[in-house]
Amino acid sequence: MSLIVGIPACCKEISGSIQHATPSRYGAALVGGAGAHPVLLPPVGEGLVTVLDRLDGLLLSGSPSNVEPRLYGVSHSLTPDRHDPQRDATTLPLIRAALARGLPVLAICRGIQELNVALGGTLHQQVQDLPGRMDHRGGPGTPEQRYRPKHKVLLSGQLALMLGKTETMVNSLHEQALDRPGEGVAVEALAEDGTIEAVRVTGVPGWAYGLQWHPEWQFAENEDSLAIFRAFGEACRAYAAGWRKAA
Ligand SMILES: N[C@@H](CCC(=O)NCCCC(=O)O)C(=O)O
Repeated sequence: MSLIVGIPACCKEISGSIQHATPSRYGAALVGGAGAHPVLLPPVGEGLVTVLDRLDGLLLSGSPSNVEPRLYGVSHSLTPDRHDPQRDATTLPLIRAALARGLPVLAICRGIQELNVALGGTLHQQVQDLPGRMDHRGGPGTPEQRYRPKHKVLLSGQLALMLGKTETMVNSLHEQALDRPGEGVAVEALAEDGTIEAVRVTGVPGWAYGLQWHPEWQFAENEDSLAIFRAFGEACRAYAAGWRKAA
């Protein structure tokens, strides 16, 4: 059974023109880790929810852009030059529709932030400026340096069972983080400074996790990443078997 997983793209200017793009590593992790075929979803707005009928899963990728604070009730943005309104207008309704139908959702970095906002939660805009918090940004350097394991996270709930452990090391490339969890959002990993690092969505029919770190980065060399993408692939396969049987 061929699995199709949608990845909503970012809207960004490349070489002087507006393009729809996402880093290639997300698709590679779907192919190699989840056994699924990726399809890029152009951020064309709420109407895109219609493609969910053709998908077996949804992966929300990371991005240097930030969810606009007005979408979680905050009027002032601390990063007005780093927004992607087309992506926000597409992903938030897409997430709600996907969760409602039980489509498996894996949300990574910006993705966990979109997931939380879509469910009525809020974000910290500059987590490193909060008292007692670490600097979770990737910093300068080569990609290998920026995506190296950075700090410990304490795992709980279903995620701890999935990974077979209660703590692990993760990479970290984010200036924002979850503040108040949204409806049904259960925290399943915390950094030692209290930053939310992973969530599972409860009260929905399907498999739905958000991770603040990047399991897609060199996924084949990391046992946690392999477990996450394999579990996502199994969830997509079970979902596909169900709706195709009904079709
Ligand atoms: N912009 C958000 C989410 C950060 C994120 O998705 N980072 C991955 C890509 C970053 C990069 O490769 O430079 C935040 O900063 O919290």
